Amino acid sequence: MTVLVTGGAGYIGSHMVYELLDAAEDVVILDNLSTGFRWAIPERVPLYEGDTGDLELARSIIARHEVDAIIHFAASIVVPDSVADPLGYYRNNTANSRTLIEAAVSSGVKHFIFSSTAAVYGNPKSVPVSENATPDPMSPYGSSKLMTEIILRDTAFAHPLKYAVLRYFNVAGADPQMRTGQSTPAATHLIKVAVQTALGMRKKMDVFGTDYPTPDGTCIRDYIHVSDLVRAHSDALRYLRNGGNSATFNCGYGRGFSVLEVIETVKRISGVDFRVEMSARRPGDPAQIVAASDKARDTLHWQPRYDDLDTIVANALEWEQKLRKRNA
Ligand SMILES: NC(=O)c1ccc[n+]([C@@H]2O[C@H](COP(=O)([O-])OP(=O)(O)OC[C@H]3O[C@@H](n4cnc5c(N)ncnc54)[C@H](O)[C@@H]3O)[C@@H](O)[C@H]2O)c1
Ligand SMILES: O=c1ccn([C@@H]2O[C@H](COP(=O)(O)OP(=O)(O)O[C@H]3O[C@H](CO)[C@@H](O)[C@H](O)[C@H]3O)[C@@H](O)[C@H]2O)c(=O)[nH]1
Repeated sequence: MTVLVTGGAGYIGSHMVYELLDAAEDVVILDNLSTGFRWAIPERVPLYEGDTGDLELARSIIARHEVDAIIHFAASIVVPDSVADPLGYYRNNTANSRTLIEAAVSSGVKHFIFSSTAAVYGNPKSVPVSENATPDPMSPYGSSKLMTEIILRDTAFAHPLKYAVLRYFNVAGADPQMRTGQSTPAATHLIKVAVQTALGMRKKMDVFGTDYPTPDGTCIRDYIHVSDLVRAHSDALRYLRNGGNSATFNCGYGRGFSVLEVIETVKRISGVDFRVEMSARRPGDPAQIVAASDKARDTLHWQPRYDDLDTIVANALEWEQKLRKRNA
């Protein structure tokens, strides 16, 4: 039994590869290296440099490695880019996922885990938001992921494929053993940007919007440590292999932090009082989004180990320092 990880050379996918290797699973990776890195994964893991939209390639990997489960991370992930290039996002996130699902079904793969996103909820009417809330994405990125969720649901109804859809909230931090981390140079994520500013890699950073209906006026998000996130995938894999039914799970801790709280934490942990400017709202940002996470805890027996913003920031900071030395 081998697990095929698409997007395994990317930020979250590379953490998944290490998590699977730590559990003595056989792993194979399909990644086109558009945003991922060969060096992010150990050399002993087979990497097929190719596209999830290549049906024959996916089929041949599945056959050659006797793949029983696919964990599908490969995607385009920048929300504003999806607004500028919706067709590109629907191709990569929806059409290519459809092809991969076809490869899975036609090759007899029984288990499929899909990286979805809290962006499918849009601006939720109430928080914490549960999996039963009606999805209402605010961007082509969110819509492209929701469409794949629907393709999976309908396919699993017609074929012997069981899936787990995992809707990630705000993923941050790095492997506590520092084997991998978030390495995309132009990342836009808050914790990465704040850490880079603390390290002097940016002169200053902006707070996008201070007039939201939240206690300090800045947006609230549920930040989940990447190692806890990939552990939820292992739990989902075990659940599916044990005969669990197809289901959708939020992946967040159920606790929100404002942008200002995150920045204060980065300043405290780094010991650097870097420059922060109050700026206009960034289009498309929901004011507040926090996960109801009971379903993953109850059904998958998911037990987070790093539910602590200080730890997330400390790991992100340590990784950024390591990355800077590596790229120097
Ligand atoms: N980072 C977050 O906060 C976050 C939040 C919610 C959901 N997600 C989802 O998690 C998944 C992984 O995100 P990430 O942050 O690791 O991004 P990433 O850009 O670091 O990783 C994506 C990987 O997929 C590869 N890839 C992209 N398109 C491909 C294709 N067509 N064929 C083969 N490989 C392809 C890239 O080269 C890269 O290695 C994505 O599906 C994303 O939508 C991420
Ligand atoms: O320099 C910055 C960067 C971000 N923010 C704010 O920080 C918050 C978090 O932003 P960011 O880290 O970019 O994450 P989100 O926009 O919440 O989106 C992330 O989390 C979503 C799930 O909630 C995923 O779907 C997306 O892929 C992922 O980028 C938002 O209010 C931003 O406006 C700033 O104020 N300044």
